[in-house]
Amino acid sequence: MPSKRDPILVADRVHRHFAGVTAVDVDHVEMPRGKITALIGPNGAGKTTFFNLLTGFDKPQTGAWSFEGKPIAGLAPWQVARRGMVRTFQLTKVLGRLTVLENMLLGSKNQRGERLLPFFWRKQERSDSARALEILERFKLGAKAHDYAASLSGGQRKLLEMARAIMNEPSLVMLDEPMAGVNPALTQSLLHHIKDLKNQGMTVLFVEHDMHMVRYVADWVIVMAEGRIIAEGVPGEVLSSTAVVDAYLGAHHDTDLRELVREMEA
Ligand SMILES: Nc1ncnc2c1ncn2[C@@H]1O[C@H](COP(=O)(O)OP(=O)(O)OP(=O)(O)O)[C@@H](O)[C@H]1O
Repeated sequence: MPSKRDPILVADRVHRHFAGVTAVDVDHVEMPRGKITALIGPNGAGKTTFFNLLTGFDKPQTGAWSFEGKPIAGLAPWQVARRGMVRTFQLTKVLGRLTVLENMLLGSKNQRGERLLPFFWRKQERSDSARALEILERFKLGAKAHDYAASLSGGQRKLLEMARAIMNEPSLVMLDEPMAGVNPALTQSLLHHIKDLKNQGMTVLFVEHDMHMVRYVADWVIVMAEGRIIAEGVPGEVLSSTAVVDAYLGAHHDTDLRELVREMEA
């Protein structure tokens, strides 16, 4: 796979199997800095497992990877997050019994108040709250700051998770199926926020099945099938490549890829 000029993340020989099933078998991959990269592939291709491995939520049998030039394999998820690489989940991990604002504050790296003197702690808390409210406004969730997160719609929870992910000013944001379960009314807003992350200087890596969204928002596409990376490139080329279409259709995946290719050819 091609080298990038200044990749933010580089992974080598990452292998994860579960009881004889190979989930991830990535020989080498580099994530371009400052771009929006889509990680696509049929169901069971290993995308979520790869996310879990890179962010410390799972451990591979072999593999090494570095973020911002420093090795991070073996670090716990919170250590990975503290270095500036954060992720969201396919099923959101928003806590329904906490308010929207409290959920935001959980995403703050300053959640070590007990180690600080009360005065500094309160000051810190105030500045965290101010930042959280400012981000919530941006995500149009400001009016909901004091509501329980359980009262949010599925799409609003996705927005909240994304908002929480950027509390610590990460340099890489990894989104696992940001569009899944989001009603059409919120789709545009989510797309806008993803593009906005890039405009603010962050690198974005996202897993997505909606190929229209991939084509619309991604600068670069990486394709996984059966644990391996089988193609990468700009969306227009990758999405119409025979190998990619075959990987999807061969997996009998219910995809809109064929329709998209037809549209692109028209
Ligand atoms: N904890 C686990 N135990 C056993 N097998 C697993 C586990 N996690 C993943 N797998 C298997 O690893 C393979 C890759 O799964 P993974 O969920 O990473 O794929 P995916 O590309 O994210 O799929 P989807 O698009 O459907 O979310 C699948 O065969 C899956 O059944």
